[in-house]
Amino acid sequence: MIEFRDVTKVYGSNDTHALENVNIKIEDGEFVFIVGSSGAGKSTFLKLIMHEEKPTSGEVIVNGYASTKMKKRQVPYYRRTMGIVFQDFRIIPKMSVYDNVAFAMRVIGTKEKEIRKRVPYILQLVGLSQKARSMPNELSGGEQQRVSLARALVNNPDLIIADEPTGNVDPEMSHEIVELLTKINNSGTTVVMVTHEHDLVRTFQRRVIVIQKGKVVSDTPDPTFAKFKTKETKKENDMFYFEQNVKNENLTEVFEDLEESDALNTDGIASLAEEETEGTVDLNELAQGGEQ
Ligand SMILES: Nc1ncnc2c1ncn2[C@@H]1O[C@H](COP(=O)(O)OP(=O)(O)OP(=O)(O)O)[C@@H](O)[C@H]1O
Repeated sequence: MIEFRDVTKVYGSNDTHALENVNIKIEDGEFVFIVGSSGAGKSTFLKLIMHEEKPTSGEVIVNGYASTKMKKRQVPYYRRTMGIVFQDFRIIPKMSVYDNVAFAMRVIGTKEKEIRKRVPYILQLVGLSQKARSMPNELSGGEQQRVSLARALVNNPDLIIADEPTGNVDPEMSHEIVELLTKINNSGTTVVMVTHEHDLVRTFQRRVIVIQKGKVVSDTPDPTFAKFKTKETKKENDMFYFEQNVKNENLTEVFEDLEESDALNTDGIASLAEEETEGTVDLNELAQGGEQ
């Protein structure tokens, strides 16, 4: 679980209040979109989760690790529990697709035998089996982002943090990437994704947290609330205007309702695996560590 307890983040260099008094809970197995205009504080929100930045006041607790108590030497171990995907891919140009993904396993000391089993499986999962030997400069933007996603997934994280993962790919590929994230989420992995793309938020109806000027101005835990007032995207900020804003409702109650209605599908691996009778994705195996 991710919990922000009255978190304020002020960047000392320019006294910018990037986040102010944020209180948020994200339960295990959720898929959450974080939206808001440029400079609103979205990346800061993710950096606090990753422990790349520390709160100025308040506390961020992720899977039992509290920001106020975490020791520097614990941070690398803590980050291993999450897979991180960035807008600019951040793959290593001099390594092949295979080695880029294998690298994430090598740095944590995984045995080569296991790497040789796991990497082809993950490349198959993201549809890049045919590109294993390619170098990054031989790939399209969408393919590079899928390498980045494969690298984020290969160590079987509990949590995927994605900072505008579709920012540099075309709309069709954006859709495919979020679809892939949805499947990963259905196997139990929590996904927190920052996006500017209204169409994705409209299409994949999930919890939407809106941050504006450092404050959470809207939170729609039930995806059915994430309906926009207008059918068309008319203005830059139209995702701020929902038909219903449940920000002030008791979120605990909402979550209880969600659990009862099975909307938080944390136990969906078996049913998903049954659905995947064709194609390359077998999330049952992913959840079990990629044994084939
Ligand atoms: N390291 C930093 N030092 C000083 N100010 C910073 C730093 N990082 C971010 N800020 C400021 O904090 C505010 C929030 O930035 P943040 O990057 O979290 O916004 P964002 O919502 O992710 O924006 P964008 O959509 O443009 O990426 C901005 O005013 C930004 O200029």
